[in-house]
Amino acid sequence: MTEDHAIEVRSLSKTFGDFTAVDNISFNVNKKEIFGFLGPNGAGKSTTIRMLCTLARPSGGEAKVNGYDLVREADHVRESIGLVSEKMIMYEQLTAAENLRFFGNLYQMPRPKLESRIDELLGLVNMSDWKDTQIKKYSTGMRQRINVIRALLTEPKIIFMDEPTLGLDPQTTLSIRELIRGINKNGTTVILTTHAMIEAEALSHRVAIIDHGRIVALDTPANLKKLVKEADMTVISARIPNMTPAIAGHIKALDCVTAFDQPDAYDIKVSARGSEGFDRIIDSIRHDGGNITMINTNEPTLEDVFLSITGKTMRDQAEKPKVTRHRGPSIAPRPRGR
Ligand SMILES: Nc1ncnc2c1ncn2[C@@H]1O[C@H](COP(=O)(O)OP(=O)(O)OP(=O)(O)O)[C@@H](O)[C@H]1O
Repeated sequence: MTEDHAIEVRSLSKTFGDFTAVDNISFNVNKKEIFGFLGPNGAGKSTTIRMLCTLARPSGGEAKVNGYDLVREADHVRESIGLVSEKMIMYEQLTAAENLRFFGNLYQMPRPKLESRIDELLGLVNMSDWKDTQIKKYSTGMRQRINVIRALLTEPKIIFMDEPTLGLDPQTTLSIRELIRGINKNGTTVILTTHAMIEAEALSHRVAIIDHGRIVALDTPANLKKLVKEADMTVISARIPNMTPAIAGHIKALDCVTAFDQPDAYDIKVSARGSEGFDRIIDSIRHDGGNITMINTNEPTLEDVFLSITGKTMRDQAEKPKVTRHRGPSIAPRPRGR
């Protein structure tokens, strides 16, 4: 394990019966970075986090967390990390301070240290005035702030956050993201799972895109987006008020088109390869009698990166059978066949 790495993962896998949830992944997390795991529902993000937090035993491979072997030194791993789980574990009848004391005692924190840490952390999230108020009187955002600081009680060097803003309103989401940035600025390594592209991009220094249990790309958000550009890909959005299945079908059939998404009845988003891609798509739409009321070429987003690599949108993965397809060489190593 090198000095710069907070985490080293080698060929880590997790199977449930015949099903492989995490498939032979390897990566490093640098000290003091925010490392994002981005992928659709069921991609294997939570299972990976659960293994790295010692909550699930790997089926294969190995990992070091804070220099400790995940399996042989599981107790040391546990002592050196914090976990913000999607599910908040908090006692409604207890106050914030009582909840935090309860968890601090589980870690056998000395009382004076615990009390000063509780005050410090409540101050960090601007909730000192709520210290002695029962959790049941808190808003969801306030609860999540307590949930986050609970994981910071023991001053862990690494904090894992599984979908930390899931289900929160936009304003609370922003405040939790700000909190995560602050925690990281104080020197804590943050590992974050999310299926929100914007969140991965806004927070992470590097992002691992995970699909079907495999890491299909890993780099800074800027470099990931460059992949799309360097592959001579253009991402085109268009609005066609008289959209028909034939128009869509003919665009998909163009050999320059590598991915096609139709988020609603009139709007399409197409990834095309080569300098003529844009013109050929317009020609195809016009040939089929389509009226184009808006057309843009977009700066690629992480969604486009996912689309370009897997040929699917994250939404397709999560909600419905594949409606897009991928042809031609991809911009990054293709995931191996399942
Ligand atoms: N205990 C388990 N037994 C069987 N299958 C499981 C178990 N835990 C997870 N899985 C399966 O493993 C796959 C990966 O799940 P995981 O929760 O890691 O995905 P995820 O990327 O975190 O997505 P989500 O955001 O939906 O939780 C899913 O298909 C899930 O159904």
